[in-house]
Amino acid sequence: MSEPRYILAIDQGTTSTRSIVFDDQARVVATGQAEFAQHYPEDGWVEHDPEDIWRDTLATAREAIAEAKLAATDIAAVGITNQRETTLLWDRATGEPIHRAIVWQDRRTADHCATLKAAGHEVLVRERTGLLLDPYFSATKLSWLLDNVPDARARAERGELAFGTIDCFLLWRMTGGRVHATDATNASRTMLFDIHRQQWDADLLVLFDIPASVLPEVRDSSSLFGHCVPELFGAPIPIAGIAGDQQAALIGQGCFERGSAKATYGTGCFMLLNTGDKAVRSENRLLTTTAYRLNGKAAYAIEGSIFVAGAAIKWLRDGLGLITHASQTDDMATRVADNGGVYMVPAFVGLGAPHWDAHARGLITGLTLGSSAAHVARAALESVGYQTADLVAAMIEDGAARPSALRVDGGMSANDWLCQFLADILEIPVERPANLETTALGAAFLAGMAVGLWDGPEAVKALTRQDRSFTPAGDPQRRADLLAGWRKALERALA
Ligand SMILES: Nc1ncnc2c1ncn2[C@@H]1O[C@H](COP(=O)(O)OP(=O)(O)O)[C@@H](O)[C@H]1O
Ligand SMILES: O=P(O)(O)OC[C@H](O)CO
Repeated sequence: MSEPRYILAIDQGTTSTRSIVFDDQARVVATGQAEFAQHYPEDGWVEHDPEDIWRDTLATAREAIAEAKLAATDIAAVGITNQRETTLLWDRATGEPIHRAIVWQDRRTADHCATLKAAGHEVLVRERTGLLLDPYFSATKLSWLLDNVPDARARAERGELAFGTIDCFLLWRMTGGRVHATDATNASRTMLFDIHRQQWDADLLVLFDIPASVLPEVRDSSSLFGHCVPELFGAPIPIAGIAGDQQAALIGQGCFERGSAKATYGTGCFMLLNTGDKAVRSENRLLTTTAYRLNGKAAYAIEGSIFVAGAAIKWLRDGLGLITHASQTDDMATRVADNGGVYMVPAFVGLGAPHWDAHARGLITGLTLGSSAAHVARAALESVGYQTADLVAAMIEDGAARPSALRVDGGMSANDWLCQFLADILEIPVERPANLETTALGAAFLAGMAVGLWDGPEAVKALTRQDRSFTPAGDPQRRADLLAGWRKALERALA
């Protein structure tokens, strides 16, 4: 029998679950996808039903294997990538979660965070975890579960409960409750993990009142985590790669060198810049995080997020009725010679990094009777470029190396005009891969490296293919003028 040469990647995201089978040349062979329900039990609360997630994981994985016309024995390994920070607590004996998952977007612990911040604890959190003391991360969500689900704390103290992010829960279920582990990238987003020493932090466990008994073991992102119980797919396929979705995209884009960077443009944008073995500390409220951990060695990244990227284009369509399809913005932006002095600051939900202004609100400035729908569309696309430029400037100010190129992915990266504008405004080449499924590909790379399908980072990097590279053009004065115009508009939007 020949060696299995395919990898199954599971990408469990915030709104959908995808399973993709890749061949040994990193080509997509088959895909299964399912969207699942979002629960908003109260204002600012967001929950997922873990049984939906488990059901869709199995169904999409089986669908992808069947569509690829493969047997489980053809799959060399499974890789898992996931929405990060989302928090679960389950019963070790039954595998039943004691509550729905609290999603990363959930703000119910804002007061808890504010209290800890007021007491001066943010310094410790920043130093150990590289994060901000914010409800975004798992720690206060976990302590909420312990304090609000009847009996939870007592049961946790007795060692009956297990905590995990989505990767960890899926691993537990796939191994039939045999393995309680996560990888270093996911652990880095819990606000309980010391990213420098790469271990759970005793002081933070005290600060957030978390019993150590609930914690999973933390392993390298590319390593043998366990085997699927054979009943799931028909063979005990090894689970050999795990990473949070933004880190997985970094890996899927082949960003293994210091100074390499990726930005994913979907609803919002997550940008990660690889800083190598140096954990760069941000003075601009960017996040420092583990990019991946291979052979016991952690690589770090500095991360910035923009809340509104593609959502601005969606608003042109659904809010203004200016377009019927997002891709029309490409032609509209091309049609006008310049932005005609029109700027959009898409602060619909405040502004993220590096401005961090929750009360900022959106605006369009510079309108004249000569302004057209095309100018507004162009201003929306340009705003994504300016926000990215602000992130890159903050990263460099923090001492990170200037990115050698920006690798883009996500739905919005299909827009050629935007990619060229990004190259011009950042003054760095923008590269778009042929396969935009970089997140799943990153999980596949991690799994494939662990089982010897691929030799290591150099080998997987050689498998990434570019669709197009956008070279910076345009004159420096024009760029300076555009950035000055953006800054003026930005100042008006800040609260
Ligand atoms: N050609 C395009 N030009 C501009 N924006 C686009 C284009 N195609 C998609 N988008 C935007 O990208 C977003 C969808 O990207 P996707 O990666 O699927 O997002 P998410 O994973 O966050 O749901 C939408 O907000 C849409 O408006
Ligand atoms: O599931 P996504 O793609 O929205 O990503 C969510 C991020 O991991 C949150 O930190």
